[in-house]
Amino acid sequence: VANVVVFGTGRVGKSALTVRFLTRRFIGEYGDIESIFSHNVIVDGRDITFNIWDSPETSLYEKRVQWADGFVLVYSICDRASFNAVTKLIQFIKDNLGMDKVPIVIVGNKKDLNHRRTILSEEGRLLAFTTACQFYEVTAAENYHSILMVFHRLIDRILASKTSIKRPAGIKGIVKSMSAVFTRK
Ligand SMILES: Nc1nc2c(ncn2[C@@H]2O[C@H](COP(=O)(O)OP(=O)(O)OP(=O)(O)O)[C@@H](O)[C@H]2O)c(=O)[nH]1
Repeated sequence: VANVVVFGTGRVGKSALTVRFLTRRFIGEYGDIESIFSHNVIVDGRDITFNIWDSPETSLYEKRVQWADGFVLVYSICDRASFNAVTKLIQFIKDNLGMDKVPIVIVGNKKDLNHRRTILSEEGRLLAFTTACQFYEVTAAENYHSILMVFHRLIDRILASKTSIKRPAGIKGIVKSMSAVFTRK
């Protein structure tokens, strides 16, 4: 099972992206729905259940960060504020999860609106490079394949991070696992 949170400011195409992945379809308007979707895919012969939490930007940030195994952070290539928000989100996630290797894919959406572009591809790529995240530019409105790539890349990272958890834990990790033991019912 992989829990995935899709974050981003309003109207960048979070729902479009999620629905595209789940159904292969594009639906123009979705409204402000708060939803968790479940979806099964086979990756490298393994049956993976994706739980995807897609919701309006402001709600339950901390709760969702704790719940997630990985993140899709979406901005619109025509919206500078949405890009700045992704930068802040990365910091927020890393502050909260207290580790470097959080599986995160940064997605610049609305690539079809290239004539209105205000964020260069290079800026997205540089952000990803400096924060050790993955990066894609996509058009949720048109392209299923690239959206599939986003989620597959994320699942690869999640599976890799889950199998490497047994590394020597460091003091933070030890405190965490001890408190997990003591709070278990
Ligand atoms: N041109 C273009 N429009 C898109 C694309 N993806 C989404 N849109 C449009 O952008 C608007 C917002 O899409 P949503 O998927 O509702 O965005 P959201 O991020 O879930 O929005 P909130 O629910 O408000 O947070 C809609 O009018 C979509 O039709 C895209 O790839 N290209």
